[in-house]
Amino acid sequence: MISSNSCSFLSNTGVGGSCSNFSDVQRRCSGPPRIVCMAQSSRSNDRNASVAVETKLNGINDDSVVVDVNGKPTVGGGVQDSYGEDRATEDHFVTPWSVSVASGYTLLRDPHHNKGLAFTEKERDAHYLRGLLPPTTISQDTQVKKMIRHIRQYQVPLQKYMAMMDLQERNERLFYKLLIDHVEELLPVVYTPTVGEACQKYGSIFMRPQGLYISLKEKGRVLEVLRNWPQKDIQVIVVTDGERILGLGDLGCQGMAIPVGKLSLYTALGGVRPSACLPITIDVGTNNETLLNDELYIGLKQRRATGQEYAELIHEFMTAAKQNYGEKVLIQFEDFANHNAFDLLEKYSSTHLVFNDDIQGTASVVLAGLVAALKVVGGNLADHKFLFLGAGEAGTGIAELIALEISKQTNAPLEEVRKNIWLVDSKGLIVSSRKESLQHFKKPWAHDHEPVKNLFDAVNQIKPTVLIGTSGQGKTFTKEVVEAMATINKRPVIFSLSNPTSQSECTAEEAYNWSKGRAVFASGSPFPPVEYEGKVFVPGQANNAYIFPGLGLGVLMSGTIRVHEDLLLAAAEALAAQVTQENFDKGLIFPPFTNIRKISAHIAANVAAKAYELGLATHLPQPKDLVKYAESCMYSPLYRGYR
Ligand SMILES: NC(=O)C1=CN([C@@H]2O[C@H](COP(=O)(O)OP(=O)(O)OC[C@H]3O[C@@H](n4cnc5c(N)ncnc54)[C@H](OP(=O)(O)O)[C@@H]3O)[C@@H](O)[C@H]2O)C=CC1
Ligand SMILES: CC(=O)C(=O)O
Ligand SMILES: [Mg+2]
Repeated sequence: MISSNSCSFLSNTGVGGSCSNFSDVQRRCSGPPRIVCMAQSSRSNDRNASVAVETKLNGINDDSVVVDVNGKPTVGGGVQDSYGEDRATEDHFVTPWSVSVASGYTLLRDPHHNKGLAFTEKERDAHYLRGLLPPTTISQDTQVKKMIRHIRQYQVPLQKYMAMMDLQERNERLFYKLLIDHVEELLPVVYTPTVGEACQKYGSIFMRPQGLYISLKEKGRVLEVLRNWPQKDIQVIVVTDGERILGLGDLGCQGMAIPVGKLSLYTALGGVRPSACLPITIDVGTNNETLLNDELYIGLKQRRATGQEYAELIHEFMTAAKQNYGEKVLIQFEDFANHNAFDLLEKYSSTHLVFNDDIQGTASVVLAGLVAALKVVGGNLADHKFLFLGAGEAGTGIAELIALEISKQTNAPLEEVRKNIWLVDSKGLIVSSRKESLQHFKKPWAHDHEPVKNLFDAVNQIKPTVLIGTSGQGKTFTKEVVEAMATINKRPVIFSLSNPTSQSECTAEEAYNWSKGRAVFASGSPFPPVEYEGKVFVPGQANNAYIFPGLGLGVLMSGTIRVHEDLLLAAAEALAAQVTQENFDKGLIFPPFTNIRKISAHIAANVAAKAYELGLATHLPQPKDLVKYAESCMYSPLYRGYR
């Protein structure tokens, strides 16, 4: 059987390209075609027919073996239901799909396979590249050196960001090698704070689509949209609706840079292969007037859909994602506004493998930081009193995980433990007299106390040992607030978690100066080291980027089917254990990002171990050495040799 029109192929020499018929394949290949392709037809009279090109597999002498897109043979020409096609109804259209193999000019423009000047002489001959590249050949390491010099020459962070995105579009492996080798330097470029500016200006800097856009226009057709994405074997989706982008508010469709950035960290920091990652922005409109009036705005120019219309689109997406990618696709909710985030997490956590990074990932990273900080400030978690500025996703998410951990450690009921944790929102301290009017996620934190209007008064009345900023409002930890913390505590713990840098509750310099070098400080976006009275303090970065890549890897490698809160505790425990005495000596309560892949492997292993213990893991039997196993599962950005 042979497909009639065009088909793409791979020869046993790895030479590929498009051909119009089988003799063309034979002419261009020195041996029998090695891998065959399956194309799906969407002809109206034959909608569900799959056209399979059959030929011999290398080493498999069976004319009837067909290979699906994942390379798994299906004996006797049976079509694996790789795309959920059999599950789609007759009303669904299917995407005409084929595997293609690039060579020559096309190969140089294929970011997954392009190696630029690192193509060897042999590869240049075998893949029709002669003359398309200048004659010199350089190694990937030299390319990394060249690229980092190139990035460093830009003074403006957004220009560095655009240069990185350009590289990702040109040569994916080089992008990841560069990011991994220079992670401390480049994280602030591809992630917070620069990614915030990229979202704000996404309309002007947008070049090529980097993820899937699902807008209200696609309602009723979401499954089709998912099928348009070229990669089929998706394991992680990061999805946003753009309503609460960092601390920058509603950026609508331009929030796309966030899922793109988060997923590049899944790969660089957690080793999940890039082709398994899918960034998605769900566009239900925006309430941002500036964007609505901007001719360069890339999203739907309408106010946000809410209620049933919103819920239906999200539900269609959640259903289609599971249908298309299976039960074990990990869906990470990112930067939704809190009036949707908590409800979505609750609604889908029993039916899908879902995780909210802002509520759960942030909680896990902060718990890790606090556990590590105890080595500096002393005592157990239960001995401390916590005050938050900001009672939204991050604030209440962290508060809940701290309470859970203390409750487990002390066997005290959660309601009791919560009494040591206080939150301030835009209206002041959350107290019982406000309970009726509070959003549901704030209610557990409404303790008996007289109303307190501002943070300074709350600090003086509650007398916390730990102050955590999750307000999205910059400069709210004023000099008097930090001084009050330093008066109450010998070593005040102060975390300014809001992103990007402009929204940080205080800077590292302010925290160290105003506390006279006594603060144990960490921030959501990075700050440079600070010298205070001859001593250099290196501020840590309390950012969920420490957690989600390792947690995700742990979940994927163990085939875990649900994200349980104990997995968040396991991730926090593993991260805290990675802080060394040398780190503490510099004032750090998080390990540096330089070793993040090793850290992620430990987090993944601890998460997977907990998942096996809870019976949530499905990849059986459990590997003996989970750290080694995690390392062995990690994507390496090194170039592969081509036949
Ligand atoms: N470091 C990290 O890893 C992470 C950092 N973040 C950052 O945390 C910030 C908040 O995110 P998130 O919790 O999701 O946002 P939410 O919108 O869910 O919560 C914000 C909270 O801050 C309160 N708030 C706003 N203004 C003030 C003010 N002037 N004084 C006191 N409280 C105020 C709000 O009060 P009200 O409820 O009354 O409106 C609300 O309770 C963002 O900047 C985000 O970037 C988030 C996740 C991870
Ligand atoms: C870090 C992150 O997830 C946020 O600021 O929203
Ligand atoms: Mg976020």
